[in-house]
Amino acid sequence: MDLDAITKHSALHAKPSGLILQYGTAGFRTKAEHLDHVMFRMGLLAVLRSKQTKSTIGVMVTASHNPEEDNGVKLVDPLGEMLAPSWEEHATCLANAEEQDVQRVLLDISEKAAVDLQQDAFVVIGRDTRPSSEKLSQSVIDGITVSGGQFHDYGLLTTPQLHYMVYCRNTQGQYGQATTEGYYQKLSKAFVELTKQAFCSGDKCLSLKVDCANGIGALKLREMKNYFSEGLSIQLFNVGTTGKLNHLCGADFVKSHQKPPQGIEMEPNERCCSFDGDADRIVYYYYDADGHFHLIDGDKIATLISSFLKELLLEIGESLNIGVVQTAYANGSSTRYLEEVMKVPVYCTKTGVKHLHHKAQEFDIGIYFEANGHGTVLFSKTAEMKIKQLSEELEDKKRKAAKMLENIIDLFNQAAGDAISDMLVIEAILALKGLTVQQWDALYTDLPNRQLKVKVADRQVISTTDAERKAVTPPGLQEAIDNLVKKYKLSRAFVRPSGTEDIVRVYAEADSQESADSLAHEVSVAVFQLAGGVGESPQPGF
Ligand SMILES: CC(=O)N[C@H]1[C@@H](OP(=O)(O)O)O[C@H](CO)[C@@H](O)[C@@H]1O
Ligand SMILES: [Mg+2]
Repeated sequence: MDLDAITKHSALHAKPSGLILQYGTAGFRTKAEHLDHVMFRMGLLAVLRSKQTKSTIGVMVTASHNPEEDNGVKLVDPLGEMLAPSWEEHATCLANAEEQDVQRVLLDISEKAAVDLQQDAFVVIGRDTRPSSEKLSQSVIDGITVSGGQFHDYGLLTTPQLHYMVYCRNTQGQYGQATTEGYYQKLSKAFVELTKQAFCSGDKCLSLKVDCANGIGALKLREMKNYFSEGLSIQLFNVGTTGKLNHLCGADFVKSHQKPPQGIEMEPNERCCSFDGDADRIVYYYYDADGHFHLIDGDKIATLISSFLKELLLEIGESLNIGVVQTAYANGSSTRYLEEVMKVPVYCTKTGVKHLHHKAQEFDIGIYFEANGHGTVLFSKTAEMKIKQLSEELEDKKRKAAKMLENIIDLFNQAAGDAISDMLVIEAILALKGLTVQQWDALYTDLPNRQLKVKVADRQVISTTDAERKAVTPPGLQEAIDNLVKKYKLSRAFVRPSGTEDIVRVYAEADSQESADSLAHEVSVAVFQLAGGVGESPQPGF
């Protein structure tokens, strides 16, 4: 490493004085104008991580569902996973180092993490459609080149596509070709194979309306559409030509407001879905004949997928162990349905996909989804091999089921939750099972729920345990929540400091929307009073 050159370039990417940032749940995120130095430094860090793991590392420039003016960056580890926790700390140290300390911090990290500085480094880069993303990704490239690393810039990509590229490159193409072409081909081939039976049995073509959040999903889905000559007809909305990224549209807007996005024309009972700004989340929804809006979130997606996979396993007579991983935000009805009706074991982890992903790796088939629509399914090597073997050995209906499983393995992006891949899986399952969106929705009824945000002086005064379902500090808060919950039927509530925003999140569910709203409000007031609320005390009504 040419430390003098690094110091020289570092000065060209000056850190705004006093700015402290934390590598959080989804990397660094803040206003785009404050991120140039972070990008440059993450280029430097990606080179060190690549040298240390002797693998290709990914850098994605995106702020997902956040406003267009924001941006962010995260590193992708060798198997397409989120950056290891110890390196998150290194990232935070490097991002916050004063100009003159950058050299020292780099050497410190190299020493602590036993990085062989003679090793080659290779980094791949992707970015979303934000106006600031191109310039910021150039700063990442500056960091990579000045520290002697090699790179490939994929340019515009969805976040899960970048995870996929990293995974492919580090498994010598075994997982697929590390190009967008390779990604489209792998997924569309699996989809066409999987749905062949549904369509040749006389069913018509699937048709779906997609709200692309005015983001990268629109570009990539449009490219991918060419790979389906028949079978799936997709109409794209909010493609970014006029609207602003994530503004009044996209998966996060639909989930948190529980209403349809602007800019989409919906007929009653028509199946629609929304991606978020970097296309790693998806939610479905429809209007019923009475004009009521129905949201089908990540919990219902996990349920549909679990029931399909369980049926196929039953058909082939193989007892691979399935586990469903959720967070505390999963609707209580979904957990009950999975455990009691479907008899599938359910596990709860902390918020943030890295926690769910990690837990899901413990099973032959690990299905994980956050309620907001971020998730995928992981298949162990043993499961993949068994299924492949059975698809060759078995006959007739059993063979067909094993073949379906083989194709569904290929259709999932096992590197990361992926709106495009999940959408294709869902469309295939609905076609194969002959289910309408209403029938899917009717699997169980969500408990009414409400999420609120409370502003406090220091959100870290709240610490939690039991996968964030219980507050340990400040004293008295959990007791207050317990007492409030007792006042309502079928109720549950919890609070936790957000990992991506400077707020405390409050979640409540109960037997009616009125009760859920009122419980959420009362818990917000308790947080405000006991955890140092700032500004005006929370007001009832939404
Ligand atoms: C309640 C909720 O939806 N939280 C989101 C949000 O995390 P917070 O730590 O709650 O701010 O952003 C994360 C990153 O995108 C996502 O993984 C998570 O599910
Ligand atoms: Mg996202």
